[in-house]
Amino acid sequence: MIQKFVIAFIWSIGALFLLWTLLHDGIGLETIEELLWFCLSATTIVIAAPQLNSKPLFYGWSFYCLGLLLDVLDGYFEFALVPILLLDTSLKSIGFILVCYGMLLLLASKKATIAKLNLEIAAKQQLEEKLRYDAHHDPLTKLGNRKACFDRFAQLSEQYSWLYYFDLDNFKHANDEYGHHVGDNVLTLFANALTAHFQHDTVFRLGGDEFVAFSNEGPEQLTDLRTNLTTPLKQYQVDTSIGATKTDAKQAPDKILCQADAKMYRDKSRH
Ligand SMILES: Nc1nc2c(ncn2[C@@H]2O[C@H](COP(=O)(O)OP(=O)(O)OP(=O)(O)O)[C@@H](O)[C@H]2O)c(=O)[nH]1
Repeated sequence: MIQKFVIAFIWSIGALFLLWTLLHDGIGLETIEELLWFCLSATTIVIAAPQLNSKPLFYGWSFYCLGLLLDVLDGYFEFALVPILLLDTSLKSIGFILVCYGMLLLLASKKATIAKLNLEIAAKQQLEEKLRYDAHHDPLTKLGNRKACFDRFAQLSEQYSWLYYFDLDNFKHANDEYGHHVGDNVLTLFANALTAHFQHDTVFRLGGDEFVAFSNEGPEQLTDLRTNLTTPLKQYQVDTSIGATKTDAKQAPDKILCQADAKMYRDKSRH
């Protein structure tokens, strides 16, 4: 409301000056042009003022308007008023410098805001990455977890022709006899043995002491594989049972896992 009132006031004053110009000879077109620039510039600052939260920009713009007003006035006074003559150019120049300075400050503050936003985006991306990693990995062994295994099952079944299912033997005893931390260490040692033998991204911990791995190597040398994987676990009297089954990308993961699990149980009864 106040804004509209001020704008109306500016243009009324402008209209009065224009009327004066038309009624009195001797005032040139140049003054009318200056009057127009003053009215336009003053109107713009009145409209923009509520959004301007930069003081240099506001004062610079105001000084510039004041300079324009003095420009107008010196065309209407027949005798040269020294302060007006001196001030109009100076005010316009000071206004211009202040506007430039205000713009510079504004750009600098925007730059800082953009840098801060970039940091926040990077932190958010890192957090998302960590959440994604946590959702697909076992925190103890760092292997892919059950979800990761099921997510990649079809793709790995196309790439590899065998699925191996491992379940540790006597693991509960190791836990009870040596403590949970040693049990954790046994799981980590076994996971490391698996990733040393198979490719890291084909090995998963399904949960507890159960693991799976995809491979193109057939189960002909199962005894050697068992010896290779369990050598680091011998000190804790832990062994592993193994079930191997052919992969089939067209079958549901549960079905293939069930087959491998059944073979693993057959192997467990070897003792
Ligand atoms: N230390 C440790 N123990 C675990 C973890 N997850 C499961 N367990 C334990 O692993 C044990 C698995 O028990 P069982 O499947 O009977 O183990 P087992 O003695 O090898 O018996 P079989 O599998 O029948 O040969 C349980 O006692 C669980 O509490 C783990 O992350 N860390």
